[in-house]
Amino acid sequence: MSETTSVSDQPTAEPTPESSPRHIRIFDTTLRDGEQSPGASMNLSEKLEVAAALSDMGVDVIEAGFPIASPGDFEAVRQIAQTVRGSTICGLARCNEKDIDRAWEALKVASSARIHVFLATSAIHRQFKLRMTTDEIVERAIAGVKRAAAYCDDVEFSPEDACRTEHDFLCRVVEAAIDAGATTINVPDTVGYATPGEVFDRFKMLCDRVPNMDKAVLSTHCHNDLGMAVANSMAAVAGGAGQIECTINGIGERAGNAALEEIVMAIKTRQDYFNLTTGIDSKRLVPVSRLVSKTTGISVQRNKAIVGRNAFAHESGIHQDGMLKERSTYEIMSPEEVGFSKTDLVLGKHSGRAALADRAKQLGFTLNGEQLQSVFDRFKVLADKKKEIYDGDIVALVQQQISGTSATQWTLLDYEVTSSRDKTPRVRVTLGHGDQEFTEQIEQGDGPIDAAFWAVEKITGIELVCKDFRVRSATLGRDAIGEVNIEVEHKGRSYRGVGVSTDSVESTILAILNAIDRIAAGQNDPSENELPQP
Ligand SMILES: CC(=O)SCCNC(=O)CCNC(=O)[C@H](O)C(C)(C)COP(=O)(O)OP(=O)(O)OC[C@H]1O[C@@H](n2cnc3c(N)ncnc32)[C@H](O)[C@@H]1OP(=O)(O)O
Ligand SMILES: CC(C)C(=O)C(=O)O
Repeated sequence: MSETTSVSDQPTAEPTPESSPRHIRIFDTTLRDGEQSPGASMNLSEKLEVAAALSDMGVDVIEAGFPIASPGDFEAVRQIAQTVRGSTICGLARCNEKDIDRAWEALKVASSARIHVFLATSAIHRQFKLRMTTDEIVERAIAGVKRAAAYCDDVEFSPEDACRTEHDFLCRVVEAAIDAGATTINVPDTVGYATPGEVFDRFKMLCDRVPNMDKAVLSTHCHNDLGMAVANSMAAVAGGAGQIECTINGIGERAGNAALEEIVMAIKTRQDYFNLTTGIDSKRLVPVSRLVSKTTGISVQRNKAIVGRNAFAHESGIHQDGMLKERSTYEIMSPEEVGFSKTDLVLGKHSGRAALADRAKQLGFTLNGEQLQSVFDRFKVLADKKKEIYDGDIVALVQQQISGTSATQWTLLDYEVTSSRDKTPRVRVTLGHGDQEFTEQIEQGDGPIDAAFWAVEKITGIELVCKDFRVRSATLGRDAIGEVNIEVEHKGRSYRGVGVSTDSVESTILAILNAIDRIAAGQNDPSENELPQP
């Protein structure tokens, strides 16, 4: 498809841009092809739960399994057929009597059932796998479709590996299958080999050349081996397909299938371009994605379109600033539309002042320009050390700012600590005071914290008696900020100090410097002998 070609420009697609959108059937095969992902097997109750969720979301057809595959698959298809209403329930069968009979046995209790019969048609599959001639394939396809049609009037036929099948032969098989009673013709790209242009051409070719094509719905079933499954599915629709087969989270054999959530949101978001609709309630996409991920044990990659954790997360300052001014600058869909609760402006090393001020405000702190700059400077230093900055980190930084904890006289420039079980700790601390730098290296003390005290005392010349020392995690995670609160005595008076860092030695040094600043400023705490409870 060219950039400027819209569905409505295609000879096979009926709607004009002004006409009402064409409805596309969503055929979900999470429980069949999706379950073919190695390690994705689901048990009966899990399958029932997923099927109910798919139906609630508005899926037109649920391929519930391959009944001949195992007694468990049979039972799952049977119980889904028995309990799920609102969607057509489909079962897969090879093109032989026992598969088709078994499929019907499971499906017959459904209020709306479909038998899906498949037989490979490409030269590679004919020669090496099935070892059948073209005539035998056509005969077998006709017999299979007829047997299925004797059971039920909704029969889908798939010429497996259709996208690598010779055009003439594909047309011949498709025409024969429709004559035999197939109501849906699915044209799978079984090995994910086709490109969007080729898929479009193939579907258009079938619409143009198969004389009875109007008697069946064309369907697409694309695999993602080259990462083109969704693009190929959309190209198939432009070429005349009325049904898309897909799976939640794109799971499926090998690299998986076209992802349902991507298809649905492409259709919804680019309605101006495609002029299509589906019956899917898009707000269910994230919950159903999570259900399938939990059930199969296959996690969703963070950057997965639509349902990935980062799909609506913005980290860089320029984007966050744009988002705060007008969300359409960087969002083509709203997170709420797909079932996320909100956009996530993730604070990290690429964030700017606008996002930081916004988050601080949400957390209840309104910072003036000077405060914001100071918090921002320390935020950037912290962000260089931590992958993600949590709300608790921001609270800690802002509180540090508000309580005047930032060292105004003595600043910590560098430190290094070596400690081991049986040896005296070694610490090197470099402090700044005005334009000057002072370094002290000592091997002294009972552990690195004690050694840090000694080093700072030596540099500043201020003797301290530590009366209380508390460390607590101010935030969550292994890389959480540790907040150190100390109470020290100097010349008979008590002073407090607070320091925060992801490194507890650094928090300690910052807390000591904070106390020393208070000593210099005469800010003792005469009335309080106890540190506040965290
Ligand atoms: C493209 C797809 O995703 S197709 C669906 C793939 N899914 C699965 O295969 C999952 C479920 N499969 C199974 O549990 C098993 O493969 C079963 C139960 C279906 C069959 O098991 P077995 O009888 O042991 O056969 P096996 O799997 O080893 O080989 C497949 C046989 O089916 C034949 N076959 C393959 N496709 C078809 C078809 N569409 N119609 C008829 N026969 C077919 C093969 O030629 C082979 O026959 P052969 O043994 O005479 O050579
Ligand atoms: C059974 C068919 C539709 C299939 O799964 C495929 O070709 O990938």
